[in-house]
Amino acid sequence: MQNDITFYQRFKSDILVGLKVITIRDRSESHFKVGDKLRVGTFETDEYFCTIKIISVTPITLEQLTEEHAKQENMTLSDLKKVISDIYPNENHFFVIHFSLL
Ligand SMILES: CC(=O)Nc1cc[nH]c(=O)n1
Repeated sequence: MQNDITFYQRFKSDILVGLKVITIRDRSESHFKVGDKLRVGTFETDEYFCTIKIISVTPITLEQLTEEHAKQENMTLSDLKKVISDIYPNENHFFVIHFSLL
């Protein structure tokens, strides 16, 4: 069966133990709806590793990211801003996708 969303392998362990409960994506991955159940795979190999349920999808800019978002990503705020800027160069409009592990 196909996966619905992928995460870099380096995030997998944090997701599986509940330390990472949000993901910040651009508009191309903002179509998920509250209650959707998504199969999750690794970006590198598309190997399935868990299923998540969408709690909320909220628009945000890079400047609006807070310490709370960083905590939900299990990172410092400066690391989070760098990670997002590295993944999405020249983009400022994002969506915070809050999820729970099923
Ligand atoms: C594959 C991929 O884009 N992964 C991302 C992007 C942003 N946040 C995140 O947690 N994972």
